[in-house]
Amino acid sequence: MKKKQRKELLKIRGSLDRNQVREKSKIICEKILQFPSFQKASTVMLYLPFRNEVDVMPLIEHLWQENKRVVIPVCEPKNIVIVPSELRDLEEDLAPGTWGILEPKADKMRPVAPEELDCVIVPGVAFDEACNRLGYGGGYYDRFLPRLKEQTPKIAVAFAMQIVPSLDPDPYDIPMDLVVTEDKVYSRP
Ligand SMILES: Nc1nc2c(c(=O)[nH]1)N(C=O)[C@@H](CNc1ccc(C(=O)N[C@@H](CCC(=O)O)C(=O)O)cc1)CN2
Ligand SMILES: Nc1ncnc2c1ncn2[C@@H]1O[C@H](COP(=O)(O)OP(=O)(O)OP(=O)(O)O)[C@@H](O)[C@H]1O
Repeated sequence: MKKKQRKELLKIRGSLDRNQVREKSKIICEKILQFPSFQKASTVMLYLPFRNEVDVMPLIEHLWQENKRVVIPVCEPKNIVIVPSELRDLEEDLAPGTWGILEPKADKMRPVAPEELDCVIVPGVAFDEACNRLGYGGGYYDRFLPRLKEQTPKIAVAFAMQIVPSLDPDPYDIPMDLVVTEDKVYSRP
């Protein structure tokens, strides 16, 4: 069920061209910059976009300009955990890792405890209007999100085409606080 939905949604998202991804991503980032929960945060976890994910690079640049800490998820496939690591320099710190997603080189790992994160921007394959999330199926975020402080906002970003009528969440699925698309912002009911 999840598998089929994932494949279908990835295909739909894959149909966007570069310009569409860039234009829609720009609108999404502009919305996020207005959120008090984002503005107040001094340590923010985002992700380095791959395939046709929402491009959040403008947010990374913005955070650095404000002297805030940018943290990215690093996968440890061996034990299916995400290690949050502070990113300081796009050129110096990174190299392609698992699945071709950029990751810090070994000597550029700067682990940050999940409790230190003030805001987390979450990627995903599909979301529903109740802010449930479908990921790539690795279970990485499902295991990571419960380690955040309860009050840390989880803000998902997606294109409008990634919103489905309903996902049937598993007991371990943690809903997002907000899902932001180029057309609309959904809040957790
Ligand atoms: N940009 C970005 N970084 C991220 C994530 C993400 O969703 N986006 N993650 C979010 O978790 C973690 C990486 N998780 C991933 C898990 C699976 C696949 C993947 O490509 N899986 C295969 C199928 C694997 C299988 O056999 O089940 C595929 O889709 O082809 C990619 C990333 C951490 N970093
Ligand atoms: N909190 C958890 N503890 C233990 N196992 C989990 C947990 N969350 C998910 N899993 C397992 O991980 C696998 C993937 O889960 P699921 O299909 O929900 O991933 P996803 O949310 O799509 O992916 P991701 O979180 O990586 O983006 C499933 O086999 C599930 O049983």
